[in-house]
Amino acid sequence: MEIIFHHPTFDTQTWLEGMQQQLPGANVRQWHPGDNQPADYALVWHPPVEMLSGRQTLKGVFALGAGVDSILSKLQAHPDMLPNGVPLFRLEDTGMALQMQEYAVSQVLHWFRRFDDYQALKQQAKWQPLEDYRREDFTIGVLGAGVLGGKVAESLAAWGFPVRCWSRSKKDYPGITSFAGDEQLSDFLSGTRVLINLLPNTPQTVGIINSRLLNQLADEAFVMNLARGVHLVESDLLAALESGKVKGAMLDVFAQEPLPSNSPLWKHPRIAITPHLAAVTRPQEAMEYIAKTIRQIENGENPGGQVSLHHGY
Ligand SMILES: NC(=O)C1=CN([C@@H]2O[C@H](COP(=O)(O)OP(=O)(O)OC[C@H]3O[C@@H](n4cnc5c(N)ncnc54)[C@H](OP(=O)(O)O)[C@@H]3O)[C@@H](O)[C@H]2O)C=CC1
Ligand SMILES: O=C(O)C(=O)CO
Repeated sequence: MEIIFHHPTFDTQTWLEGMQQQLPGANVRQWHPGDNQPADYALVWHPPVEMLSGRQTLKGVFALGAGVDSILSKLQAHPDMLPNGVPLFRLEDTGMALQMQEYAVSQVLHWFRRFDDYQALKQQAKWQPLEDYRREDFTIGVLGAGVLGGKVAESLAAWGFPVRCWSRSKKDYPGITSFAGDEQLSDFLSGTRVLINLLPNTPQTVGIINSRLLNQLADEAFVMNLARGVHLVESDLLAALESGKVKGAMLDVFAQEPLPSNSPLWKHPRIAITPHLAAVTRPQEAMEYIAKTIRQIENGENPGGQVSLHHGY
């Protein structure tokens, strides 16, 4: 079995050796321009078009992350990049759900215990106990209830918050109210105090967090964007912070990354920023997952994690 690998930033040696250990019979190599030797599987992130195009013998392409928007947008520009019928897989969880849970729970508790207000009071050397927030006024709404959104919702429900989620199809997660489809988006938003975004980037979800959506949230809402920068209309968020409709935001992802140094988001006192690291690919878990999927394909089984090119995620 021949496996080719390309990632612009990951440590290639770790992956070549790690995959070799996972699949001892395989020959795993780094792909270089001009290499058109046979390959059964490709492990990629931001792949050059020529790495994949024309490879009719591929049995699977693995995106080395959860989101496949960058691959799919390249595919739109170069439809022959993924030969017809070759399945595209992505990482499902592989250690990312726990990271997302850590990120979301810590920030929700930060807002719930009003640490943002106490930080502002500290700047003024003010000793001033504030009224507690009540859990019943702190409904959390998770946009996107898939592998990561579902786990984030579960972890927040375990802290006793009212939690709801929104997805394309209805969910049956214990203790979480599920809303599905565009027709239920307004009901989902109404009363949501903390909005957490874990949607994929698709034509239907670009710009979804805009003024119209923000105005439907509860007053003094909080917004956490953990998915993709293009989901959020940054100027609409700034306007909602200005008007007081939104009290605070935590952003991990941005329309332009790295976030330009002159972006007004950097200086805003009620916006917290992290540099796209809410959940990163954990090599060991990812390699185990990919190897398991390859074994399933080789055994003629139908593995999970296949991207729907039709739905775009
Ligand atoms: N900041 C970071 O470090 C990271 C960010 N991410 C981002 O998180 C995203 C989510 O990952 P993951 O949970 O694995 O993805 P999934 O595909 O498992 O979940 C996506 C969810 O979004 C829902 N959804 C998709 N389109 C729509 C729509 N038009 N209307 C309503 N709901 C919709 C899906 O609904 P249904 O269940 O019905 O299909 C599903 O519940 C990734 O695409 C990526 O962009 C991922 C990893 C790290
Ligand atoms: O896996 C993804 O989609 C990511 O955004 C990783 O940072």
